[in-house]
Amino acid sequence: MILGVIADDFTGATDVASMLVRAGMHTVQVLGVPEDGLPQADAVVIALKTRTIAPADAVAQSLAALAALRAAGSRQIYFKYCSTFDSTPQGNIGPVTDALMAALDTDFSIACPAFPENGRTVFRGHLFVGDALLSDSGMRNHPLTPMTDSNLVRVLQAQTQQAVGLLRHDVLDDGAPAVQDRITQLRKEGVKIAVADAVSNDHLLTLAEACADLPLLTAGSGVALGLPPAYAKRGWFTPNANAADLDRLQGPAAVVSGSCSEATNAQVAQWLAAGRTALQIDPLALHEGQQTADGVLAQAMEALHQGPVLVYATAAPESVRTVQQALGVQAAGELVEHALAHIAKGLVQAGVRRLVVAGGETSGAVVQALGVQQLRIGAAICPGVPWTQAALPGSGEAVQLALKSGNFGGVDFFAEALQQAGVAL
Ligand SMILES: Nc1ncnc2c1ncn2[C@@H]1O[C@H](COP(=O)(O)OP(=O)(O)OP(=O)(O)O)[C@@H](O)[C@H]1O
Ligand SMILES: O=C(O)[C@@H](O)C(=O)CO
Repeated sequence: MILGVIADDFTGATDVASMLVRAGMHTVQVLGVPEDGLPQADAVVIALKTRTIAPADAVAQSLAALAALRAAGSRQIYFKYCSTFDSTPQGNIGPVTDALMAALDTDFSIACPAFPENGRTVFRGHLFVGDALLSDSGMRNHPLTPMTDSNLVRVLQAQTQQAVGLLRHDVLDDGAPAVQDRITQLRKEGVKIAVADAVSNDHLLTLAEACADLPLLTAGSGVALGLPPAYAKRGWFTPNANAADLDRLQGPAAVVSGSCSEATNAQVAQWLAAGRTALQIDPLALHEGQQTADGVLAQAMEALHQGPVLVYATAAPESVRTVQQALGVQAAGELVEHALAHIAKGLVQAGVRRLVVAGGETSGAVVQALGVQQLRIGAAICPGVPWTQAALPGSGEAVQLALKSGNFGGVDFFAEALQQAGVAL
């Protein structure tokens, strides 16, 4: 194994895996730390769910993942977090980085959430989402990790005792040797973690080339884009043109959506506008027993005879607020997640072999319900979202899953994903 990745959430793990596969690395994603060892691959991504849990717990889980990756011989470790640097003043980006650096006995790492293809750029240490500073983007209202400061040096410094510095864009413009010189200088100045600018894929390629020998990288998925060429240059592996190949599966297809992000709302609206079959989950009706997950599942199974069906709880912010006020934020989330996971499992039992899932929490719930342990990563549908393939427990039959982060994908994402998997619409 060349690269071992520790990802702090589920769809974020598939995002970084997709970057590696795209550049020719055979990559497998595992869900949590497997008891019976890691699979063979150029890169293994361990998907954790540590973004918003207590820092001590996030540290313990990340160190367990590190131990597994090191035992499997991984040459470099990558801590993957969100491209919007989702965290609180307590963490968990800082505490996990500190713990990984200590365990790896290294005194320097970088921090770079940039993902220019999805509009996330870092300039002079400030994170932009499209044309807006992070603090002016929708992330300022995030329920768990509101991001109200765009200065990442300041944000990260609040989470760590180690000195945080800046690796600026003009150094990146000068190429990898200049970046390495600057890192040497930063180290002399006592900087332990450098927030790295990147406003283009070229910057990411330079950064990866300059940092491919560091024991630890911390980043969004963008930096991973540059690692396979950097490893290939060092003679560590040969890019494989077939790294993204998955089987061609037959059988019905479906979409399950529990994300309420702006992007997913637009994607659901587009599916409806195209006159495609859709069934809506109403959380209040579900709570009161007027709607049941089994009832919706039966309707969905019937609809599958006509073609792909979308089952969605996706709703506009006002409607989500009403539900949350009535049921409580956590209870509402869990009610919907359980219902969607139950429906997704039922659909797969009924023969669905290509399933699109929208939302990180929703994806976690669905994959858990399916009992899937490991995902082979295939071709990207859009930046950050690949098709993946898993074996169903028991039968070992293959099923393909596309797990979409809430904010990713264009308006026609669902149809594009299904068509890419060979589904006729
Ligand atoms: N109509 C609704 N009312 C209240 N809660 C809902 C509704 N629909 C979905 N939810 C809940 O909202 C949460 C959405 O989180 P999820 O992580 O799946 O999507 P996301 O936040 O858009 O994605 P990501 O984490 O990838 O950015 C889930 O807990 C889901 O159950
Ligand atoms: O980096 C991103 O934006 C995504 O992979 C993610 O982590 C969303 O939760």
